[in-house]
Amino acid sequence: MKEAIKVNQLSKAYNELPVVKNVSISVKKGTVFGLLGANGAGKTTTIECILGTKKFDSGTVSILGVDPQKNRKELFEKVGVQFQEANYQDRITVGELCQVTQSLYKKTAIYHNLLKEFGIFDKLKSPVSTLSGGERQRLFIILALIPEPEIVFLDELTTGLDARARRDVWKILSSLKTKGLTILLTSHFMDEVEALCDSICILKKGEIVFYGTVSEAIAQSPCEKFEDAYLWYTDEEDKEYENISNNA
Ligand SMILES: Nc1ncnc2c1ncn2[C@@H]1O[C@H](COP(=O)(O)OP(=O)(O)OP(=O)(O)O)[C@@H](O)[C@H]1O
Repeated sequence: MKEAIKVNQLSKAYNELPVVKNVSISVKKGTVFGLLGANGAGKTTTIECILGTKKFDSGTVSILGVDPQKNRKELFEKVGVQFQEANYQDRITVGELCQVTQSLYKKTAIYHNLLKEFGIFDKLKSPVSTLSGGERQRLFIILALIPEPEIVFLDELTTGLDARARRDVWKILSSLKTKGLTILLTSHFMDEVEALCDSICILKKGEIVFYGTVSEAIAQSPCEKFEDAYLWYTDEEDKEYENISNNA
């Protein structure tokens, strides 16, 4: 199986403070890769460096065999990105925003179908600014999928979605994966990671503390459940105990 994303020894500092340290990852085509870690662990910075939207200090990155900083145009049609905050006109409607996005690409998905699949077709004529947080989140996933990308980057995939919507998103992504889509996602929900990810990497203060599959993460920890193992790797559990005892 070929590699869709290859990152080698990536490092990045802000004002000389390192936030991504020698991160190496490899994502095979048609698989789902989860980049995990606590708030501030360096996930978004890593994604921005991979996409070439942020300069990094050292290391190499290739997406579909090319350097994203040098071949931005070539990758534009093949890579979808879910933005947390998108810039759009105040009064623009859902349908108009989808249309504008569609006009940027040569080959596109039928956005009416995506809006239906994601359960927000009834919002077609609503201004984006009136959508609820979860509806907007779904719209941003749709915008990332409009170019029918080969790879999609989804940062905080289902943050703000209710339980039903989360399950629906998982189902849609799983079916896109079977059609060959490669997905790199970040998530704070370990049930989601278990349901979707073929492999994962856990970052702690910018460093990889675990790399492998969910089952390997459990096996290499003293825990039985993945969420406990994740907390064990990131030491969040210790902090939680500290807080509980401090509050006692
Ligand atoms: N532009 C910036 N200038 C300075 N420091 C920054 C900048 N952007 C991010 N940081 C810092 O870099 C670290 C990593 O941030 P990043 O956003 O990559 O983390 P994250 O893992 O995506 O977190 P979260 O789960 O909260 O989204 C944090 O300590 C953050 O405060």
